[in-house]
Amino acid sequence: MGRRLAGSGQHKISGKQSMNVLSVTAEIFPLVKTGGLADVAGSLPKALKSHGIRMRTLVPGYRSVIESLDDATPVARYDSLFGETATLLAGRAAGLELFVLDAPGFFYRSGGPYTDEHGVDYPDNWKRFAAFCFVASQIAGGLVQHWRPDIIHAHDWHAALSLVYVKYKSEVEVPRVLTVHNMAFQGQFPAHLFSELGLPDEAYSIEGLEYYGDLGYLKGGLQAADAITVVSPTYARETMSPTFGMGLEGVMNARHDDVLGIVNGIDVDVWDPSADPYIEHRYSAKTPLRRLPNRQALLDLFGLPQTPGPVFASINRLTWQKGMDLLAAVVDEIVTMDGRLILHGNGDAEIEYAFLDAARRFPRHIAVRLGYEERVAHKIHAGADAMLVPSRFEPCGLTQLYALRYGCVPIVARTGGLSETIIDANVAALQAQAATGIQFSPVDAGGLRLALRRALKLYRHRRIWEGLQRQGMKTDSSWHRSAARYAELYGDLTATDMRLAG
Ligand SMILES: Nc1ncnc2c1ncn2[C@@H]1O[C@H](COP(=O)(O)OP(=O)(O)O[C@H]2O[C@H](CO)[C@@H](O)[C@H](O)[C@H]2O)[C@@H](O)[C@H]1O
Repeated sequence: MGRRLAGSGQHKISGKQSMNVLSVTAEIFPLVKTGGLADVAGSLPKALKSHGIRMRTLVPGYRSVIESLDDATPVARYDSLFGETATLLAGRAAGLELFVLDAPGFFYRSGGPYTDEHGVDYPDNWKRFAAFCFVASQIAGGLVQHWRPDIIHAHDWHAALSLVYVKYKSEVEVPRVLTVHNMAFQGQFPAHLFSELGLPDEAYSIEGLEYYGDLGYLKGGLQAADAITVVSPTYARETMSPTFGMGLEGVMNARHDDVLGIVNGIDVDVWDPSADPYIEHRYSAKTPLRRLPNRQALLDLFGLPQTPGPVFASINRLTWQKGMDLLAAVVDEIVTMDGRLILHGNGDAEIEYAFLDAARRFPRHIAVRLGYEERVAHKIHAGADAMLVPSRFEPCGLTQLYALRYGCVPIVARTGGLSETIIDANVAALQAQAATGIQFSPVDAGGLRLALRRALKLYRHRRIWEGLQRQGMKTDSSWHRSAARYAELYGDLTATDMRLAG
């Protein structure tokens, strides 16, 4: 993997000291977030600054984004962008440099970014994100005066079509990068919509958007990208297999040489237990005892008794991917060991019901808060003893990285990025004082049950458990290394481009 892109170490393009990158994403923290994509899109620009990279991000003009803009200058207007009036704004919000596509007909809606208030996909998602991607390709082509990107970097299927527009419609050569955060979401739509996209016929082919007789936005992006990054090396490999490739393993294999696994970093300023505004008792790796009052506060917040057994937590989308049905199936194990489970998240109705039912049956052991609040997530990381991440597949995973930093020991399925970011507490790793958590496999209810029992044993050996916490808190999960890899990739691509041009 990644042979053609293997780093030259050169981060500069054609003698220039800095580089402009246009990031294209449907979510960005703290303005709009349904999951980890937002966290990555929101933290990478800051991390790239020290590499001389100025990243500006194009996001859809959802209400929350428009309302957060500190200043907004119109830079282009569309009388009819796929049938809607639209204005491209340039502005700043929460320290981010943004382009915002203000198209109220597409983005000013009462539901979420992709679904209505009942969780049903908007029927015109194909058009909303095609319009968004078309504008991205125009920015890449020089639409905005005084700011032209050297690279266009698209995230996931919502932004993938921008690379297709650049490839087939733009007169300007701009290197194209696609990051895959989750292969399960592909943006698949009926083929008859192709004629509405304004792309040349050749774009509807096996090398383009055609996907099992439909349109595949992610598939098109994978084909149009000069480089594909996947959010961990393990998941990058996994996507080349039928189990994890979800129908795109053939394309991933064909693009093998251009695929690079780069593990996500986290924003260590937002996730910092020594300066976290959401927690009452701040602490660090040097003052772990100060963490204890947060545990008490958390149990009070969730109405659970202050008994000595382990406090497990899970902050998650309640879905099959995240293995949350497995956790629901083993809650009795936690009750039997006199542990407690704190659950925060939402998702599939059946899984929500299973946890609500468990909380009703075991009110002294299980507490559930449906939904998602950033403030609550921080309190849980600071107070729980262990964080459960039983994902069936996990491209990278951020929750376990936040948990490490907060001294909340991660218990994770051995898959994708989880397997490479957590060091299992086996005998050798414990002896070497390298262990940071528990991994389990097979990823099923039996495997999870055994992991809970292992956790209880370790938890009872206070010195061992505190060692895991300490080692986790010392782990560097910042963007430091991974931002350098993106910078190197951009450098390689622009250098390649210059060679071709010359
Ligand atoms: N119910 C909920 N609603 C809203 N937010 C919630 C939530 N439950 C948890 N969150 C928050 O969303 C983030 C979860 O990020 P993850 O990376 O762990 O998974 P996600 O599947 O969203 O992301 C995908 O993209 C990221 C980024 O590349 C990859 O790390 C990951 O493996 C991949 O599946 C955390 O900030 C968490 O606090």
